[in-house]
Amino acid sequence: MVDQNVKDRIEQDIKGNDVVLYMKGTPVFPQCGFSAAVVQVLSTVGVKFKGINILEDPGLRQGLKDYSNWPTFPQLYVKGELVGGCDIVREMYESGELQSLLADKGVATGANA
Ligand SMILES: N[C@@H](CCC(=O)N[C@@H](CS)C(=O)NCC(=O)O)C(=O)O
Repeated sequence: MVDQNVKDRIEQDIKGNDVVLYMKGTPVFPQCGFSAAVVQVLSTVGVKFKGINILEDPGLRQGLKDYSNWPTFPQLYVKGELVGGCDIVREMYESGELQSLLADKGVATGANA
């Protein structure tokens, strides 16, 4: 059961921003290697994203696990949908699937971002 206020905040963020990364630390100063790896992938792809530091908010940290039924961070959302964590994002990047997903969803990358 996700607290309604937390749920509203999550939905505001993931629906109001094309790409959102819930992570430990910030994009400039990640505080976990898994989060740092996803920041690195997103930077390489050249996509703009909103990074949200769950270490600053225990309610959000737990709420996200319940909201998406996903127990760990980072969590990457594109156009309101959970894509996955570090392993999935890395695999999708290496296979080109991440780039295709972003293109299919109309999210600008590279020089167009
Ligand atoms: N295999 C995971 C690795 C991420 C992971 O294991 N994260 C842990 C440690 S940073 C986590 O978020 N644990 C729950 C928590 O800290 O609330 C992935 O692909 O994202």
